[in-house]
Amino acid sequence: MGSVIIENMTKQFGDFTALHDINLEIQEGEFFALLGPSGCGKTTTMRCIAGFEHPTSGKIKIGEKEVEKIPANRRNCGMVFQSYALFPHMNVFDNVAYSLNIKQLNASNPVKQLGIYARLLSKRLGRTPKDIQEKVMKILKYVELEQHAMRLTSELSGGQQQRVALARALVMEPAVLLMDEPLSNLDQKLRHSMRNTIRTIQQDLGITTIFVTHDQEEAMSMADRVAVMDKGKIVQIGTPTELYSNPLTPFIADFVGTSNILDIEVVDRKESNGTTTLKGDSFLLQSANTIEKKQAKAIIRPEHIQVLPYDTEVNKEEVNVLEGIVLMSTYLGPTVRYDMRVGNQEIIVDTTYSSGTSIFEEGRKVKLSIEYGRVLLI
Ligand SMILES: Nc1ncnc2c1ncn2[C@@H]1O[C@H](COP(=O)(O)OP(=O)(O)OP(=O)(O)O)[C@@H](O)[C@H]1O
Repeated sequence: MGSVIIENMTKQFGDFTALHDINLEIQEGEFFALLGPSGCGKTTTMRCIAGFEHPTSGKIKIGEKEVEKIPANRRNCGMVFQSYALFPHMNVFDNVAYSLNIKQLNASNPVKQLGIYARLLSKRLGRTPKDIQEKVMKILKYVELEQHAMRLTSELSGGQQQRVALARALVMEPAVLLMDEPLSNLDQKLRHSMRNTIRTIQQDLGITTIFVTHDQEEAMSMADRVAVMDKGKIVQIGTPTELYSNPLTPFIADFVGTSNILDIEVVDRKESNGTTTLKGDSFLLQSANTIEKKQAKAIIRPEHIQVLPYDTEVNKEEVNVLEGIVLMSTYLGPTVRYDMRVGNQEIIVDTTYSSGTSIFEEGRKVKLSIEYGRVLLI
């Protein structure tokens, strides 16, 4: 029912092509993130699904239905935006009940008593007030706001307001939930707890969810699968682990997590042990990967580099050993991040920190060890 399929979708604004040949297949019940830098086309993709924009060409299917000719209000999509767009003069209950296509009766006279509003408005809908009350209160319970049903939304915190916005979208029982940067207005701590709230509710309800974000950590921690977009195109689709461990392009390696991206030349391939020898501007590396190109990029994640005291004897059978100098160390609690110089190259190294571990001070010479298998070539 709630699957979303996009085929060869292109969107032009005048001469400008905002979306180039987008293809997506989002499964029913999936939590799917559209991730990419500002202006890459995430919101436009979302707006085309919702029906607020019309693709220049291509097809969109929600469930079994092609939706081109179906107006936005009949596509059965629930929407949550960065700006909550709540009615500040209405209480929480009424904001959510309003979503059930109930028109507000008198904006200057907020009805604060639970049920009155619902009773009046249910006449229009032909539903019993109890139906509406039950429906709204059930959703408010989900988002842990039932205690605040009678409060004006203007009296709520940002996180609570965002939960009202979520409740308002969910009360419609949409086939698909579309969320566009819903957490951007919240502070760091709230964002973390809202991630969990949204993910838990999404899993409980099994609702197909498309989540737009430019924050890779948000996408990676919440989504079942992520589509990374750049300049109006989808560059890779995969699970968070697939994207992290197997980025297809340097753009993805850089955008998804932190990477050291080194320009290298392939100088030798050893069939016997399956290693490739790479030459950088001031170092040699071995990789367990192979690549056809001569000029390529070596991708090394910061946590895949081990920092050792300079006088450590290292067995070079399976690891690259490079010499480095600590430029800067940053203590981040569970980890220490080093900026290192290796020849002419600066690289980032993340090491785990536990009490008693010593931190290599700036200016110190160290050895860096990297397993061959951790040097990815693209
Ligand atoms: N109505 C419009 N008219 C003309 N150009 C538009 C219109 N809407 C979007 N665009 C352009 O299309 C491109 C994609 O915009 P979109 O809002 O989809 O990007 P985004 O990835 O959601 O960015 P952000 O993260 O900044 O919101 C941008 O270059 C934008 O300027």
